[in-house]
Amino acid sequence: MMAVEPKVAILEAQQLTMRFGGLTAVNQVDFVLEKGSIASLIGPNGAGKTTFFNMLTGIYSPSAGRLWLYDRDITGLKPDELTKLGVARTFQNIRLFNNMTVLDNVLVGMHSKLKANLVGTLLRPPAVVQEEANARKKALYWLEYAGLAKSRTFELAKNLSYGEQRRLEIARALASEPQLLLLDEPTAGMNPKETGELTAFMQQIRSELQLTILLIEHDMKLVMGISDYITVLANGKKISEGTPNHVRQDPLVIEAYLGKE
Ligand SMILES: Nc1ncnc2c1ncn2[C@@H]1O[C@H](COP(=O)(O)OP(=O)(O)OP(=O)(O)O)[C@@H](O)[C@H]1O
Repeated sequence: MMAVEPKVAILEAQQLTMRFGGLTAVNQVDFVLEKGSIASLIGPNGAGKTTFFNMLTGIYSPSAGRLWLYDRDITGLKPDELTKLGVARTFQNIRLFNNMTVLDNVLVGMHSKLKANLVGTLLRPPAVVQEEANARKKALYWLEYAGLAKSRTFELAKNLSYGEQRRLEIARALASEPQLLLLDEPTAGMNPKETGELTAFMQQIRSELQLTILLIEHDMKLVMGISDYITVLANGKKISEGTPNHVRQDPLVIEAYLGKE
């Protein structure tokens, strides 16, 4: 008989809330993300998806509610603290250092894991030189892993195609050796071929790296095809969750997308 793996929650939100003045962008959302899953967050424009991501990654400190990474309370931690704990993300509007090389963009993303401090960086004792060499080797590894051609290593980020920039963002996130990867609209602006390749890549990294992936995505075909679990937000509230089949047929979801007749 096959052993059944017990389900483990890697991330949990309890009554998570974000207010901006009088507007409640995310309203008392309970959320559980199963370790090893690919899950999606969907909902109409302005539903609160990016705000939810911004709380998970420490960009915003929640107005109310709590966040847990395994059994550790991570509510209100800063982005670099969360990176160290294994949470990495990409952004809806690609955030690369345009005038830095491809390689340097990845190295910058790794700095929170490096031990060398400013003095060490200036005096460059052998241990620091060794650490830098290791970091560079790792960065090159992740660039290749994410499918960026070797010939692009010293190109400026701004000279990459859109699809390559998305891959560079993912390489940078992977170089921080995350357990949880949050992707905010990773296929926005991609053509169908690039979207198909990225979908396959997400499945590959989940199985090879034992990553858990949470997506915000508007491409419903992709979402329905790749997700183990989907959470639907509308006007800041969770209105539905479950398997793609469940969510697809939920009248509340259909109404939120199509509007009341
Ligand atoms: N920093 C902010 N200050 C004030 N209001 C904000 C801020 N960030 C988001 N909002 C508002 O919160 C609501 C949710 O926005 P959010 O960007 O999270 O939605 P979304 O679901 O990601 O939308 P989209 O699919 O269009 O990206 C919107 O009404 C937005 O205008």
